[in-house]
This record gives sequence, C-alpha cells and structure tokens, in this order.
Amino acid sequence: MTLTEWFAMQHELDQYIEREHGLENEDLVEKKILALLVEIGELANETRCFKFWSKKPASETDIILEEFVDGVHFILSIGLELSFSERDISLVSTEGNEDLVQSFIKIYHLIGELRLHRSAESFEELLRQYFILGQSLGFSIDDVQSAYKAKNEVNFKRQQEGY
Ligand SMILES: O=c1ccn([C@H]2C[C@H](O)[C@@H](COP(=O)(O)OP(=O)(O)OP(=O)(O)O)O2)c(=O)[nH]1
Repeated sequence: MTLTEWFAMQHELDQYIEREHGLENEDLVEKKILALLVEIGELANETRCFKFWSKKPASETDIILEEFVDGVHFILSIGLELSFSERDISLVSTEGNEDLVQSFIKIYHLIGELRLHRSAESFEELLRQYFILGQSLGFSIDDVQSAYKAKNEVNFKRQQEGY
C-alpha cells in the first residue's frame, strides 16, 4: 500500500465518522491533536518503557501494535485535515534503535510544533519519527499496514453499530 492509498483509506473512515456525527463542517484539528497525544500516552503505557519503578514486562506485541496503529490513524487524519496528504513523504528509514523514552518525548514535542505551525515540514517530521518509533518497537511497515487495515475495519464497524 502506498502512502497515497493509506491516506485514501483514512479519508473514507474520517468522512464516514464526520457524516455519522454531523461534523462535516467542523474544524477537528485540536480534538484530533489531543486524541493523538492520548493515544501516544496509551502506547507508552503499554510499552512500560518509562516505568523505572516496576519490574513488570511490557504488554504483548499485538497490544502494543494495536495502540501504535491508533496513533497512525490520528496522524493521517490530521494530515488530511491540514491538506498534507498530497505530499511525497518517505517512511523508509535506517534509524530505529533510538531510546524509547527519547523517541516518545521527541514525538510529543513534534506534535506541539505541528499544532503551533501547522506546517508541512512539521507534519512530515512527525510522521517520520512516528515510524522510527514503530521500528524501535520492532514493527515493519508491513506489520503496521496489516494492523492498520484491521483496526480501520473495526472502526467502521463500531460506527455502523452506533458507537
Ligand atoms: O476522525 C477520526 C476519529 C477516530 N478515528 C479512529 C482512530 C482510532 O483508531 C479510533 C479511536 O481510538 P480507540 O479505538 O482507542 O477509541 P476509544 O473511543 O478511545 O476506545 P475505547 O473506548 O475502547 O477506549 O478511531 C479515526 O480514524 N478518525
């Protein structure tokens, strides 16, 4: 799946949700930014990467991947809302062994930058760093795409069931 196809899938879901909730003309950027911050917090919680006080291991890989793709949904959705979906952004990177704590903190910072400047550059950097985090968590692009498709379907079903 190309990034263009990925944005197209997200666009269909977003439109469905907006229609379902009568929000077609609303500016949803701030809510989506907060939603993304919350999802990333949930992701960090499942990895337990910052819990120096605990010996409990991280959650199962599948759980972490599910949380990760919720973040992908909101990042793409914000990209669509800000009209960055036509840009040619490369997700392939050699990086990916960054310290998880640093990676999460960097991503939070980038979300703040994107909120302030709403620039294509800050969006691209956020998307890139999020996939580097994915790689550090052990996820290939294929893993992420499969899990994204599965969650996208769940999201449609939930809407159809009046979630
Ligand atoms: O405009 C939107 C709004 C939501 N979503 C997706 C993103 C994410 O995959 C899901 C919302 O997250 P989640 O499934 O965690 O929803 P929740 O309501 O927080 O779930 P729960 O009540 O189970 O915690 O909906 C979109 O793609 N576009």
